[in-house]
Parts: sequence; C-alpha cells; structure tokens
Amino acid sequence: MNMDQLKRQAAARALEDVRDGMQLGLGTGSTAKHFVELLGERVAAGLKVIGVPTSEATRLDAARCGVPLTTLDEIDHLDITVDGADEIDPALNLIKGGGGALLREKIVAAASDRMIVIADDTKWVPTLGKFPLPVEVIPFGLGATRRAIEKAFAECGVSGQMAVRKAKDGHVFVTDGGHWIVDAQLGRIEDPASLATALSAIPGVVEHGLFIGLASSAVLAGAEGIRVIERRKPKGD
Ligand SMILES: O=C[C@H](O)[C@H](O)[C@H](O)COP(=O)(O)O
Repeated sequence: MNMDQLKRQAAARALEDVRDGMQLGLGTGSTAKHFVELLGERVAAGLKVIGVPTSEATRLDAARCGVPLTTLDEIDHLDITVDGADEIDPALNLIKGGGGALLREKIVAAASDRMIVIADDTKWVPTLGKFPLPVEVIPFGLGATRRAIEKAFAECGVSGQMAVRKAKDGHVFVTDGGHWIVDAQLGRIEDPASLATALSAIPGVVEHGLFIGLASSAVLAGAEGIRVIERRKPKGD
C-alpha cells in the first residue's frame, strides 16, 4: 500500500466518528483532502453536516466535493476537527503548518470539542523537531522578530537555522492571512509546551506550528494496519 492509500485509510477511519448533524472543522493538506473527499461522498449519500475550512485550498476542495460550509461567525462551536499533521509525539503534541495553514488550523481546532489527527505512521515521532517548525510572522519588523525568536529558542534550549519560506515560484510564501512563515530547523524540541508559550509572547509572531494539548486522538495508518491513539487527558480537563 502506498503513502497516499495509507492517508486515505486514516481519513476513512476518522469519518466513522462523524454523525448526522455534526459541525466539522476541515483540515488542510494531502491527508485532510482525503477526508474532505470521503465526507463529500457521504454528504452525496444523505449525511447532514456542515464544515468550517481551515484554508482557502480546503474551502475550494470542500465546495467541489459538495460539503456545505459555514464560518465560526455563524456557528458557536465545532463537534470535531479532522486534520493532518507534520509530526505527532506520544503526548499527541503536534508540529503543523507544512502547508502554511497553521493559523486557521489552530483557531478551528481550538473551537472544536475534539480534534482527530489523521496521518500515515511516518508522522509519529518520539520527540518533535526534525520537521522544521513553522512560525507565522508579520513582515513588518521581521529582523526584530527573528532576533526575538532566536532569544526564545536559546531560553528554551533549542537552536537552528531559520529561513523565510519561499513558494514554488521563488517568491516569498504568503499565508491565507497575508503573513510570512519562518521555518526553523531545530532538530529536537525537548519541551514543546515551554517553547510554544515563549513564541506566543513575541509581538511579531502571529502563530506557530506547535499544537499543544489540542489533539484528542490520532489515527495512524501503516503497513500493519490502523492505530488509534487517544490523548490521556481529555481536552478541557
Ligand atoms: O499547513 C498545513 C497543515 O498543517 C497540514 O495538515 C500538515 O502540513 C500535514 O499535511 P499532509 O497531510 O499533506 O502531510
């Protein structure tokens, strides 16, 4: 089974938790795209749900698949968000943002009763940090923001190269919110919660890709089948 088939299997497993009448957060990326497609098939067969997309790309995919959409201004909560991840650790802390959608993804996940992370099992890591950590920044004053990020890294015992993300065409990658992303090659993040707090305190940082305590469960698809890992402490406790 190839990687794409594993991603689809994980998406199909998460879909089993979706019930009629649910309000859903729709993630971004190649794995979440499978979920949106499979959800579209269920909607065509009569399932009644409504979704909030976490990116313009997902909004277009969902519309193409016939999934009815709304916004967080029109509804007051979401039942489940289903989204991919770039790395997942045993505490179900995540690195997200490889596709640049981390800001909307975090807003949507935080507005959800449950977040189900779907992935192929190569995303499962003992310690976060091999995947470059995306930090979404305001272009104004970037030099000062970068220095503040470096200071936060040093205080949290991590260091590594930082680079402003470029799009495929060579221009600076611009997020759906009009911001830039700095990717930081940290290698190992021993204390992701402290780093998350330190980054969030920097004025030019809009958001970062550390998702701490947001995932309720992870569905990992691998050669040996599907593993569902529940977070020990339910969200909100
Ligand atoms: O910004 C993008 C998101 O955080 C994605 O969910 C993440 O990068 C995983 O994407 P994929 O499922 O394509 O590996």
